[in-house]
Amino acid sequence: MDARKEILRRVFGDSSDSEEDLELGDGSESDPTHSWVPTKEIKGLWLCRDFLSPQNQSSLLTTIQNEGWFTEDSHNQAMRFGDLPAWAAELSDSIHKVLLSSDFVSDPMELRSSHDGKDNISPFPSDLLSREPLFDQLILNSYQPGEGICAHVDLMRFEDGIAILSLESSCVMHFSPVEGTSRDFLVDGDKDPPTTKIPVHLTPGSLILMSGEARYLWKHEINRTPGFQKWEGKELHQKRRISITLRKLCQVE
Ligand SMILES: O=C(O)CCC(=O)C(=O)O
Ligand SMILES: [Fe+2]
Repeated sequence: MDARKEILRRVFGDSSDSEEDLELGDGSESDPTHSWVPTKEIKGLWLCRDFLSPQNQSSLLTTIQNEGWFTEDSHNQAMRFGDLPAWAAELSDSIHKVLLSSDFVSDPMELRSSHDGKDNISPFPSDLLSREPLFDQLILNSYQPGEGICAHVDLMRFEDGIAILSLESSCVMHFSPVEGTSRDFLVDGDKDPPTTKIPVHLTPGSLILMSGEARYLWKHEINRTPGFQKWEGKELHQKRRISITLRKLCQVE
């Protein structure tokens, strides 16, 4: 078995000697196992709760562990640019395939016309889906209980279209409009702007996709200070959380 297949086997399980066998689907037909939910308040933010099965999550975690990146609690971030490790390239391919095989873009012909009005109902606009590669930058973050990330918009050196996979611990990510943008219409005269935060529950194995307004006009943050991680009225139990963010670097002219 060659090295790439061996890595795929480790990440996606024993039955995955060939790409056709990946549980994530081969992109050739509509895939009913992945359901994509748009966030009603935020255009361009989509959530797929069941992107990786529990088995695939633990295989992926083992692979990450084998990279030796988070062997100590003080190690909390790893980045790769350009050539991604084989398992990350495979994850990127899987996202691509799942998106192509979803009902939103079941006909690849639709991908060629980017301004056909269908972009609103697809988790990723067609112009992003046709770029090669879909992602070429990887960042892994490891958060101990209580640790999170401050409100930010991802740097402009990255193109539109960002994917974040969550592993190990559930969390609530909050989105707030960037001040001074057209998003301000969300804030009526009675409310203070900072209170407009949209919570999104990220469970292990879930994937979010951000594009357009969600990527440029909304900040995202994770505040894991006790008291801030509430979902449906209950404080979430915190463990270590690992996230995998995939992005595409802007081309330098
Ligand atoms: O850990 C996460 O889910 C978010 C990471 C993030 O927003 C970033 O690295 O820019
Ligand atoms: Fe971010």
